[in-house]
Amino acid sequence: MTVLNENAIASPVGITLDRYIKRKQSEFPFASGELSQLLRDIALAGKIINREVNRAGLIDITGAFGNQNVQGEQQQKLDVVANIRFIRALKNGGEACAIISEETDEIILTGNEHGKYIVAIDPLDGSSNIDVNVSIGTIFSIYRRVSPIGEAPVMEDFLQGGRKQVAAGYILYGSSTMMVYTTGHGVVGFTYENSLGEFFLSHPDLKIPKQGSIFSCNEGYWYQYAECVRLYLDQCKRQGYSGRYIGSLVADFHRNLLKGGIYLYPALPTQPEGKLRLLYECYPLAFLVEQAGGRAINGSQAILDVIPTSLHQRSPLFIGSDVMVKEMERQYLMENQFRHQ
Ligand SMILES: O=P(O)(O)OC[C@H]1O[C@](O)(COP(=O)(O)O)[C@@H](O)[C@@H]1O
Ligand SMILES: [Mg+2]
Ligand SMILES: [Mg+2]
Repeated sequence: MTVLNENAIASPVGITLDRYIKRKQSEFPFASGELSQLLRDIALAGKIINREVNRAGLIDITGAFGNQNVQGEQQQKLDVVANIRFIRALKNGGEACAIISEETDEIILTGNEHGKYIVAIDPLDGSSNIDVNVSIGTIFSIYRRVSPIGEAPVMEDFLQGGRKQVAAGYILYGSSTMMVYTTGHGVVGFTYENSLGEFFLSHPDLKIPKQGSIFSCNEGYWYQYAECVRLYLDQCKRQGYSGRYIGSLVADFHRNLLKGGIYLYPALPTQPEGKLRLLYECYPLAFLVEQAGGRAINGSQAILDVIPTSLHQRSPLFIGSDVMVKEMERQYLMENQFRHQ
């Protein structure tokens, strides 16, 4: 008699993102179902962008778009496509009343004035890796609006500060596509099953190791780094740590989240405020890392405590394993304390 070995049947285990969100809805802030729906809309946008990323080389959406974004950076065609896809999904979804995006100067009004949520997105992170088939991602951050429902959203809706985020996460288009998010109750990760078109729970409770042995930064800037950053990196090297830098923040962050490590993008003389954007790169990843037991600072201050003053504000970022970030912080404070004496 043939015995059917259930383990030999290749099928995704676990539960779908949809079902998971439904089960957890009572834990969500305000728990009325709208945030659940918004997360599902974001997952849908992620599936669509995943499809575009996968076939980009076949349908002529690789390469430069020819415009600069608000940051003065060259937009890639796929940046523009991802931006359009994301905004469209959120407009159709109805839960977000306004969006800010790396690719658009001004606040984007969705027309859903009764929507209770505000979304900040980096539709495609890691632009320099788009054309070379290396992991890229989408980063998102969600707030509950402070302006009255039914009226036009205002700037203050976006400048609430990192601690006011109600959810944040990313979608990584890597060797597999994953959605990782937090609603303030730990961090969960879902892996996309292409043939079924569903995200399945694969990482139910992500915790970053307290200590790691990976440092991730662009060492091409070595001679521009502040002394404390060079001292810290020297220390990492003397301890035999590995240098790993993909050049896509989402992918570098994801690896360090799973394995332990530190990601550094300090201020440079050429970029005195740092390169990364506070609202849609630093805040969401800082929320995730704190929920996973790690730490994120701008040098002297927790990223989530930095007070925002403008939509596309930049910030230095040191993020990852608690012990590593604290050591970097110690060196930073020592250098800056002496400078002020
Ligand atoms: O090329 P650099 O200076 O090392 O910068 C890399 C960093 O810039 C970014 O690409 C910025 O993001 P965008 O691609 O969304 O502009 C990060 O993903 C990455 O960590
Ligand atoms: Mg980015
Ligand atoms: Mg981007």
